[in-house]
Amino acid sequence: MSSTTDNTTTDDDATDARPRELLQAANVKKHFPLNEGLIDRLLGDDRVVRAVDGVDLTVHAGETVGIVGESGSGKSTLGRTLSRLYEPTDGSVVFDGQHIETHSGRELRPIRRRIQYVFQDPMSALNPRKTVGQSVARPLEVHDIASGDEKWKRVADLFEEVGLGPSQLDAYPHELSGGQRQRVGLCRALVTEPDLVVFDEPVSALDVTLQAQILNLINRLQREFDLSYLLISHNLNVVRQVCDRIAVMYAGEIVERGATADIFENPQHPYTRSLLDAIPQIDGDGTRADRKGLDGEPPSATNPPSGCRFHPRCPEFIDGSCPGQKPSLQDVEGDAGHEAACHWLDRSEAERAAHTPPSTTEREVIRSESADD
Ligand SMILES: Nc1ncnc2c1ncn2[C@@H]1O[C@H](COP(=O)(O)OP(=O)(O)OP(=O)(O)O)[C@@H](O)[C@H]1O
Repeated sequence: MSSTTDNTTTDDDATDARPRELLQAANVKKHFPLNEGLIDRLLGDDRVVRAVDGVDLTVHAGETVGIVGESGSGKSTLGRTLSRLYEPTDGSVVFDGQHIETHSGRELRPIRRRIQYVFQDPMSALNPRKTVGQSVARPLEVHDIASGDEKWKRVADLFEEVGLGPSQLDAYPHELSGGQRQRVGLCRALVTEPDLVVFDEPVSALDVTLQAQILNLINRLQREFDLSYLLISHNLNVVRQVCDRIAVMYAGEIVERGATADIFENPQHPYTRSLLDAIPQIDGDGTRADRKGLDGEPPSATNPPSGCRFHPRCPEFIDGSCPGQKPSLQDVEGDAGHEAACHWLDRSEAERAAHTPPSTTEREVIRSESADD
């Protein structure tokens, strides 16, 4: 976690001490055609998968922002769109003061160097027929950064930095363990001296001991190389360890965001609370305690529920407003920079106390009605 970042800094809080905004996304959407076949197009099937559907997000210089949410909530698509591996369908992406949402070809080259994406499976970014040293060195040639001895010196220094030995420069990806490959993935991302690194589930394929080692390494590298991070994970324990701020995604939208401590200690959105309730806990006797997960399945990304997209699964469902109106992100009183999109934020204490949450059967009915829409 960045030692220089003020966790309480908000997007609206303009002070001189405020860190520089490195990346700003406004109303970013990424929709995929549901069917790309010629016949579907001829039949006029123009339905889309709303993978990311109107996201605003800022990453300040030196901070780590976490994106969490269930599988299919749009985390990876958001990360790829903000790093311009995907072109957004709509919205703006400003990187270091420059609009990059419509950049292509030559214009994107310097951006590719400055924003790096680390995939969950580092093998996917490594050529199985090249040694890992060659794969890490390649971006130095592509971006005309270094060649010859200088190139190999940079690669060897980075290997040492992440705890890999010189002999591993000549190894092929399949000869390395999962942890070593993830370290090579880090070298490949850092070799171009980027400003922003997007990590997509960086440790989910590793066992718990290795996870801790890689997360410590990621933290140390951030301080040493003055990096900003966007970290995508479905594992809240991981984001808690490394992130300054967290954005919670549900069905392509951000439903809550704030400083890490505020999200964990004062969650406002029922979805966030359900995610936190589902974190596996270790009991006093060392056994794993079963936690309550979320009811129901994530909604269709093609035809998301009306109003609040979480309403069919929400334990706090309020008839009328939840399916009827989309809640917008609003400030959570008392927590700087903490926002949530939930109709409950508009309700008084008395209304909250008088509310009877829907029963399990009623929630099943709400879900089936929403699926029929
Ligand atoms: N290239 C694509 N074409 C069509 N649909 C896609 C594509 N990529 C993602 N999607 C869909 O977009 C939605 C969001 O997917 P995404 O992978 O971004 O979610 P995620 O939160 O990262 O999930 P996971 O944790 O499982 O990776 C899903 O419904 C997914 O099926």
